Order: sequence, then C-alpha cells, then structure tokens
Amino acid sequence: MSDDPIREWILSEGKATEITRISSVGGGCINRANRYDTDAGSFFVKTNRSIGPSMFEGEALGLNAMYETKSIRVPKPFKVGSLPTGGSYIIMEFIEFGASRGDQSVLGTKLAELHKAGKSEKGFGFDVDNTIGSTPQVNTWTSDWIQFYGEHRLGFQLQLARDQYGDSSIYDKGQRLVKSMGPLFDDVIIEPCLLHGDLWSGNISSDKNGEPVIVDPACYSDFRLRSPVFLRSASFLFPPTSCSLPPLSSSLPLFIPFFPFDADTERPTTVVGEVASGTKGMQARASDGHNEAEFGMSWCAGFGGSFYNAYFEVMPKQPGFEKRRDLYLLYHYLNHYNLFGSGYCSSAMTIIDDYLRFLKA
Ligand SMILES: Nc1ncnc2c1ncn2[C@@H]1O[C@H](COP(=O)(O)OP(=O)(O)OP(=O)(O)O)[C@@H](O)[C@H]1O
Repeated sequence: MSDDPIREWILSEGKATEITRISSVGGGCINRANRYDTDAGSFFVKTNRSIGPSMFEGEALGLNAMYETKSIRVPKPFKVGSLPTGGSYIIMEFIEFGASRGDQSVLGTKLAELHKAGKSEKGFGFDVDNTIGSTPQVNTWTSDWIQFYGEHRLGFQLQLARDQYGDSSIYDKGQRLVKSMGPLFDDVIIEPCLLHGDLWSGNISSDKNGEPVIVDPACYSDFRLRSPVFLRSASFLFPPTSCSLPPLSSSLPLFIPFFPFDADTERPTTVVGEVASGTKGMQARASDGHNEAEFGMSWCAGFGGSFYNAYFEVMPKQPGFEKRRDLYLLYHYLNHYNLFGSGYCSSAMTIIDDYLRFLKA
C-alpha cells in the first residue's frame, strides 16, 4: 500500500499533476476533513484514523445513489480506501458553499425530485445495515412499509429503551401503538423512495449559485467494526440550537454550523466505480422508505411553508399526512432518548399516548 494513497489517487485518477494546497475544513464531528487544491480542481477528503473503510463506503453508496438521480445536488464520491497507518479515507467532489441556505422552495422541489427519481423495486430497506446517529439501523428488505417501520424502526428503538433503561412502560405502550397504527395509513399509496435519512439543518446547505446541497447521508456501519469513536458519531450529537426539544446536556458541544468556502470547482468526472469496492454492483440507497419519513427530523431542519408547498407540487400530499407526521418524529425522538437520555423520553411518550388515545388502542 502507498504511504499516501490520497495523494496517489489525486495525482493519478484524479488527473492532477500538482497539489497546490491542503487546508483543513471545520464543521464535522467525527472525521478530519481537508480540502485539496490542485491544478485539476479541488477535492474534499475526509479521514478517520481508527475506523475502517466500511463507514465511508456506506457514505459513498448513499451519496452515489443520490448523485445518480440527478436531482438535488450532492457531492460526487470518487474513492474510498484504507490508510496505511490504520483508518480510512473518502475523496469526493469539493463543493463551494454559498453564504446562505438557499431558496427553501427550490430545496422542496429538489428533495421531492430525489424522492420521485429514487423509487426502488426492492421494497423498503437498504443493501447494508447502517446507523442513525450511533444507533444501529436494521435495513432488511421488506415489502410492507408498516411492518418495516414498526419492526425495524420503532420496534428496534423501543427494545433498546427497554434494554438500556429498563423502560418497560414506553416499550409496552409503544408496542401497542406499533400493533394498532395500521389505520393511520388508510388510503395511502406507499412507494419505496430514496431517502437521505438524516435530513436536519446541519446537513443542508447551498452552493455558490444558491442551489441546495445535501451532505452526509445516514452513515453505514458494519456493526463488527463499530468503535468507541464511531459510537459517538454523526450529527445527532450536535442538534442545532433551534430544535424544539429539551436542550441537550450542557456537557455536549454546541452545534457547529456549515462554513462557507472559496474554491475552484474544476472536478474530474470519472472513477465512481472505484467507490465502495466491497459493495460494487449493489443498488445503493441512503435508505428506501416512505417519503414522509424524510420529515422525521423536521423539528431540526427549519422547513417552512414555501418548502412544503414546493415539495407537494412534485410529490403530492397523501391523505392523512398530518396525522402521520408525529409517527415519523417519534422514531427520532426515541433515538434521541436512547442516545441522550431522559430529556427526550417525555416527548416520545406524549406522542405515543396521543396516538393511543386517537386510535383507541
Ligand atoms: N463535498 C464537500 N465539499 C466541501 N465542503 C464539504 C463537503 N462535504 C462536507 N463539507 C463541509 O465539511 C464539513 C464536515 O463534513 P461532514 O459533516 O460530512 O463531516 P463528518 O465529520 O463526517 O460529519 P458528522 O460528524 O457531522 O456526521 C461539513 O460541515 C461541511 O461544511
């Protein structure tokens, strides 16, 4: 293995003859990020010193699937590999971010285009299990969404709450909801759509032309490779201060917003096939699910009326959208409860209680 596989790739398949500058990029939580400026344009490179390439392979799979829909802008992944000193890296397209978050209605349209373009024939799930924050997500392909969401999303989190907190109250009530939630989906056509899976404001930005950009889809983790570092990974440790839920423990770091950058934009357009060598040929997805589940993090995403209006122009609102909204928030509230503790328990329990009353269950 080369001493510096990143440099080697950039100077060969990246089609650069010279790396003119390497500068650090702030904003991430678990990985070190650098911008490589070259005579063939700029590259965005993330490295992790302790986690093997499976995490970045999952990120590349998700990015590539979204990239191929040619809908919302995402960085094109180029290469994932191992570092000679241990750990791994991902090289992707560098995107020059603009100063603002961009036009909300364009974001709504583009997100809907992603969902529309990314329809899967395999059902609901993903080719690999992954994580939400640091919590495992089981992604076994399932033909029925209500079953998938009940078992692999809500059921998994409820079980976790019982296992780690001994919380049989939320478990029992939550399971009653899972068993009785069917009518919430009456008259709905549910098709598996390509979802980003972790769409909150920290993962939404715009490029210098004001086009919306989304980054960092819900990470993949081979459970065998999870390390203590990864267990504290991803955006869930850093919800934005605008979240409407109880504040996190003050010992946690504050949210770090996106940084705007100045950059060249020349990029190579090759070598996607290099990405995710162990998973080549898979029908990659960030995850395939009911499109409405993408709004489960909406309490941390700042979506406004113009966003939703534009979204529904492309992906029409289904009957009963409003009455399912909290059901999709519930998954993320439960996950926050499991990650951060009791501050989030009452929010989750309130949703469950409200549904049990509504459904007379
Ligand atoms: N393709 C890109 N081009 C330029 N800058 C980027 C690109 N992708 C991400 N960034 C910037 O780099 C920062 C770090 O990236 P990212 O959030 O993916 O890091 P991470 O450590 O893997 O993520 P996290 O720990 O937040 O889950 C982001 O906040 C963003 O500002």
